[in-house]
Amino acid sequence: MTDDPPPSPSTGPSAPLPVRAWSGALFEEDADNLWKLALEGSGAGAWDWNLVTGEQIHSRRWQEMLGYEVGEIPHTNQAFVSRLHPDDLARVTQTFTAYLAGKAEDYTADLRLRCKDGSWIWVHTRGMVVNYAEDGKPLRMIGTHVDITQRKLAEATLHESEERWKLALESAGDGVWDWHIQSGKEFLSKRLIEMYGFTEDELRSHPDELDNRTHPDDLAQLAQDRQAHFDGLTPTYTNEHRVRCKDGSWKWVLTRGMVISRDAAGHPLRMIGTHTDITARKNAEALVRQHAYFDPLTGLPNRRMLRDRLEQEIKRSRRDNLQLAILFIDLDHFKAVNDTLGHDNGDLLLAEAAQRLRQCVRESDTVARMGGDEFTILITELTHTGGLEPLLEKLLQSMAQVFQLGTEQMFVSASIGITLYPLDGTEVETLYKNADQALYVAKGAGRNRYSFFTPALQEAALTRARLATDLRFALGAQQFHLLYQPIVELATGAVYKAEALIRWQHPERGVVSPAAFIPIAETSGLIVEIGDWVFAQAARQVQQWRQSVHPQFQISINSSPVQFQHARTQSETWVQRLQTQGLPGECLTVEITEGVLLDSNAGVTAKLLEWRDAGIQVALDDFGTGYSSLSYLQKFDIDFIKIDQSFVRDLHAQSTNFTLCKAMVAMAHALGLQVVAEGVETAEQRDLLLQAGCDYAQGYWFARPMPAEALVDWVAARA
Ligand SMILES: Nc1nc2c(ncn2[C@@H]2O[C@@H]3COP(=O)(O)O[C@H]4[C@@H](O)[C@H](n5cnc6c(=O)[nH]c(N)nc65)O[C@@H]4COP(=O)(O)O[C@H]3[C@H]2O)c(=O)[nH]1
Repeated sequence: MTDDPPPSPSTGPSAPLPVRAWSGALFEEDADNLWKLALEGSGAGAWDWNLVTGEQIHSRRWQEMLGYEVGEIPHTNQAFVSRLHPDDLARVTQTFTAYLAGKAEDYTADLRLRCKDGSWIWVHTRGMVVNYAEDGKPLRMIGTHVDITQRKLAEATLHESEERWKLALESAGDGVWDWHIQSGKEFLSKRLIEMYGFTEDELRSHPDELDNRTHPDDLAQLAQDRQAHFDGLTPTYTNEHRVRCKDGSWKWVLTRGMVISRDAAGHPLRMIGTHTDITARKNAEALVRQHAYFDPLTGLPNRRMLRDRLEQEIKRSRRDNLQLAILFIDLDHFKAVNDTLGHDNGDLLLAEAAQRLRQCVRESDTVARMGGDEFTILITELTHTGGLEPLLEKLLQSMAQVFQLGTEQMFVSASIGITLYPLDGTEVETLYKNADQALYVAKGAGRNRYSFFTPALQEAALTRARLATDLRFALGAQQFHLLYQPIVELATGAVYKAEALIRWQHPERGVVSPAAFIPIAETSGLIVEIGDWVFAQAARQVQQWRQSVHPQFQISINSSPVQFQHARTQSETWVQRLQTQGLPGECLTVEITEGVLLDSNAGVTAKLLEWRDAGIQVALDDFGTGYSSLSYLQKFDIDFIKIDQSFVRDLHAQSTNFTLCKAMVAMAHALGLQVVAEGVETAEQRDLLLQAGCDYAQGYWFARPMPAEALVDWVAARA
């Protein structure tokens, strides 16, 4: 490389090659060294260097590469060194020295040489020592020069364009990675490194740096997506995953990449891609998902999420031959909590109830809130359904515990309807319907209990469905009529009140009891029309009886809570209709149930006030069976309470029922209300009620409900 004798190699290539000592002959003249000619013929430039004297012969091609005529360049190593680009000198010297020192197998270097016209060409030189002295000192080196200017230019252009697009990607906020798959190197751009809170010197150029920081839950999908692209199944590689930042937090990134070179066998060699920070989007998505799939009040899955889970569980249970239980749960009398303690306390109770339900079941089971006070539990992986009872008992007990709501204490209970997959059904809709029917039965049976779906329930539900269809035509077909049960004034035996009770003369089924069809009419909304019809009939009847039986005759009509919710049930209409008929409000009593008051809203209160102003009286039916709150009696203008039949049935002088009846009467009288007892079937019951101070009574002992014509005679016969 220099004019000084080159340093002795500490270890030279072990076996001397069979080449003569330096000949000093020009390539084209050296007939003994045919290889020189061969090299020249290959299109590469060649050199032959005497390491002892520094003489160096350059082939014709070598000289022409630099734009010289043959013979213009002196045959010295110095002629080469003086044309070497100053920026390459140190590197080439180092490579050469390393070779001679035995640290490299061969001497190769890319270097720039100055041409005759002052321009630079890139040359790839490769050489080797071909002759050593006895003491191992290198004597002669030969080598080639290949013009690689075009390749270098292309590389520079590529590098430049790579730099340009990397820069462009980075300026768009993305981090860039460049993975040289076979060498196992991955270059990470500054922006990418900083994206995760690191500085450039903190991350190595290795794929592990990112892979090791990828969230374990995301690794499998990432590997799958990457492999799909490697295998040519996808035109680009995209994947969303989480990467752990330096501070331990997780960042969601969208990575997009592409293999940009493959080997002859199609194996990927290099892949380039980006990381886009999508944490904000993912957080927004999570928030939306939370709202779409979870109930904000309790944090439980909502109806939609439950459906998804149930569909998944059905598939899994079908595959693994397992059973599922679906529990529909309703809180009993929850409305009363909202009404008496306010909605904030109602919310507290729901949240607490949700927590209690969750605590009763396994982690793998789903507790969902369907809305209001309705919850659903999905019990999975049931091996035998017989084992459900302890859980059901636990749920009921847990719900029946006192709820501490701030300073207030509240008791509610729960009703549960259960259906089983696949025993009762295999479709979501069927299972929901079954659980609903079972819940209906549990509630109907007195609440605070559970009920399993049975085919009989299905049968009953079918009958209900058929009745619902028939009911639509019943009014138009004049299939309804009213019976009247006299209400007797206990102290005097006088009769100037009667309760109107509806009957449905079904063309095939005969007389259908109101207990069977009123709930159906309520569900379908038909109760509103039916209620109006009852009102009209009763109003016409009372008008007659005020003339023929008693001038103060009064008829009680039953009303359903649904009539109060319905916009068409305008109190003015009834009041106005009475006025049109010239009837005072006092001729009617409307019997309401506690449910109306429990669900009360401004509309209910307004209607009750309207009736009071018009003189229509209000009786609270089935008193003693429900919530029986004194506050209701005070809050709303109630005229009568009707003691439920269940208290009258076992009425004896020593019975608790007698004590209760006396208490109810005393309480009602204290509030200025009158009392009607229902279901009086014996003289003893009548006497005890009289003794208790009860004002009125009705029941089979006096008379069964009867047609209007019969009532006139019945009253006349008593007189
Ligand atoms: N065991 C026994 N039962 C007696 C005795 N005295 C009367 N009853 C029955 O007890 C029920 C009293 O009516 P309710 O409690 O208002 O209960 C009524 C009421 O809630 C509802 N209902 C009847 N008519 C109408 C109506 O026009 N509209 C609405 N919304 N509901 C009605 O259907 C329920 C059942 O009516 P009904 O079958 O007519 O049954 C009536 C009546 O026939 C007795 O001494 N012993």
